[in-house]
Amino acid sequence: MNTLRIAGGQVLRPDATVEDADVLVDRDEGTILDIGADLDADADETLDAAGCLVTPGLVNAHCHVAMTLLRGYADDKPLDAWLREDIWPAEGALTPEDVRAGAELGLVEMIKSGTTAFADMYFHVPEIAAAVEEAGLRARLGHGVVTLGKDDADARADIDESLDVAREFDGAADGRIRTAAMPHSLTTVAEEYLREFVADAHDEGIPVHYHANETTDEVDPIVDERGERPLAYAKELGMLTGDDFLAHGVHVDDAEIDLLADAGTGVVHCPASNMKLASGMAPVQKLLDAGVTVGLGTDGAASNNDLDMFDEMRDAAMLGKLAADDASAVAAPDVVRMATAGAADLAVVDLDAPHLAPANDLVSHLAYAARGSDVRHTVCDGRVLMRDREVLTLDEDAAMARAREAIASLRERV
Ligand SMILES: CSC[C@H]1O[C@@H](n2cnc3c(O)ncnc32)[C@H](O)[C@@H]1O
Ligand SMILES: [Zn+2]
Repeated sequence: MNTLRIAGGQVLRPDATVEDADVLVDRDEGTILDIGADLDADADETLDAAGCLVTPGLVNAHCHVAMTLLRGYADDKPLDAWLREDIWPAEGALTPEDVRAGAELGLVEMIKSGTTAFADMYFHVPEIAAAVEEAGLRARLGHGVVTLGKDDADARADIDESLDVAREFDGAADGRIRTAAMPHSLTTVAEEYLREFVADAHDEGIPVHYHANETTDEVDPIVDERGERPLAYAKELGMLTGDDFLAHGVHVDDAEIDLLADAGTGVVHCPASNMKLASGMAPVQKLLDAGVTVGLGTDGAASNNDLDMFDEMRDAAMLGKLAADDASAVAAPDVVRMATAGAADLAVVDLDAPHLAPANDLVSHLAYAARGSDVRHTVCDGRVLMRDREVLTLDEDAAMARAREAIASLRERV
């Protein structure tokens, strides 16, 4: 058997307890064989974890990874103006090569900050899949559909592309890539298309991921035109099932929270994006209390402006308390669970830093004090993606250079 030993550190258990232990990984299967004292000194490869905390890899459950190219391109505007005035015109000029460059830069950033799995909605998905294959992470990828402003033929072509991408790439990269059908939102895809798109996806067992209830500007027109809340509309369209997951869920009322809990639909909370675009404060503690599965996402780097899930944990805890007007809401173990639940991989966090001393409570440190740059090693599917802060699967300098070139050329075109 081909094994990897992570030796001499402390290990965060799923029940949020911490113990001194080694971790032994089957490199072929990508599974954890054992956690305990003094494991197999003859392992094929050893990572030193002395003074470190071994945690599950972080899961970024809503992202647009290639938007690293647009980091700092347009800031300090609300969602609608930001998308229409700046982001969509720029995205209209992005080539497949640009998206590949942005994706590689984002993947380097993720690996460096301990993220091992992410969900992504964008276009030119084959380029993103190729970058994920090379980088070694896990991803759930989808082509985002917008029908607003398109004629019928173009709208249908966009939907067909989303379904084709979901079929073609599911199981790619040795099973590390899974897919979803991704209508952009309940307002940017017209009802007639949503109804068919979602039914076709579900008929083939493809889950659906979309933005919902992000801003009042998005919620109010649905309520005005239909006389019902957005998630009641989503339920009618068949978009609230246990396999589906939506991003944001900022402006949800109690009845909508019950709909989510009853359906088992997941919500990806994106606190940094919600604060930056002034979208609002999601009622995360209420969602948790109702039994809704809540994950964490960065959204794109243009509305965040980084892909650091440690930032996201801290933001989620802080904003969750403010939203609930309760300092005990969205506590450290809650955000660590949101960022790591279901993770199959590992991040090794170096605790030897002034901002992490003294080690009173390591779960608290993960949620409130650690930074992406504290990650020393990243392991996904049994493979070491970063060792001693050196990314092994992608060329970090080349990724930065390509992204700089891509944005310089884009600026000339737009
Ligand atoms: C059609 S591909 C995905 C699409 O989503 C845009 N986007 C980025 N961030 C957000 C957000 O917070 N809400 C809604 N849409 C967003 C991205 O720029 C792409 O155009
Ligand atoms: Zn988004």
